[in-house]
Amino acid sequence: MIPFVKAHACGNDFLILEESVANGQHAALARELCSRHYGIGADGIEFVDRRADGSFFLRLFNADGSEAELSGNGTRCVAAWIAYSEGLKSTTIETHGGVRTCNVVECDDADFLIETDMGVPTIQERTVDLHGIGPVQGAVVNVGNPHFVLFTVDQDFRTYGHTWEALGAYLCTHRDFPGQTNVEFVRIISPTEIQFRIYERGVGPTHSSGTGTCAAATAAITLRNCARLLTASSIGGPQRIHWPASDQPMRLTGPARIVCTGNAVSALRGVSA
Ligand SMILES: N[C@@H](CCC[C@H](N)C(=O)O)C(=O)O
Repeated sequence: MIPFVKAHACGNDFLILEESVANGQHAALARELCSRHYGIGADGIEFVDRRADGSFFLRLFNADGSEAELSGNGTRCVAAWIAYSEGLKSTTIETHGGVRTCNVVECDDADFLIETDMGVPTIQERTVDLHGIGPVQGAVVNVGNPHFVLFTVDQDFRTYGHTWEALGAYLCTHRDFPGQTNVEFVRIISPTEIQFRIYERGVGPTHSSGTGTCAAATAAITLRNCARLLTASSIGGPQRIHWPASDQPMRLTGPARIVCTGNAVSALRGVSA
């Protein structure tokens, strides 16, 4: 049996497993347990490695088994679990995408509001040539993991004659992004409010993304003159961004909820607690 925790942040859902149960089978476990029909169902698994000195290292595997550098929402879910189960209100977590510090702002039983230092994002405008569509203008943003951000004025986030889901799938696996990319479609509502949709690498269309929120905000602030304190909403709800200056870390504040704990039965050999 594999003990797990399920948590979500704005509907971007994660399983949290101890690194010690994985036995090197992280990718296969992610594919098995994240399956919506044959598993527990989640966008990814956060494997928590507890080090001897009390620090944490997180490895994130997407639902398709690919490993990502980090997740903003997933890291927040893990911080919520550590606060819920161990009472720690401030947690510093290392990931392959950098160190992230999470501070609990509010909590009510299993519901948390958490602010995370998301590091300093980088942005570069980029045109991608899509076969049959033509040049698509956007920006490459790195928030510890890779994103391609496009702007749209359409209510349904359609652009270049396609739905965001279809264009997201094209762009995610385009040859210009050999390691694939997350894709955000952003609408500017006002200087302090943006809306976006996320096509996540290794997952597909989903309800929210923490790094996606940061990437969308980075593009809106840098390229559309939005305010440095803004609200970014996706299908799963709003998150708050504060980016004091371009060379300073971006801060992301959003909810996380512990959904349940349980024991999974895996068909994989050698995987158990
Ligand atoms: N939803 C996450 C991002 C998860 C990683 C992403 N799929 C990738 O492969 O980079 C978030 O909240 O940041």
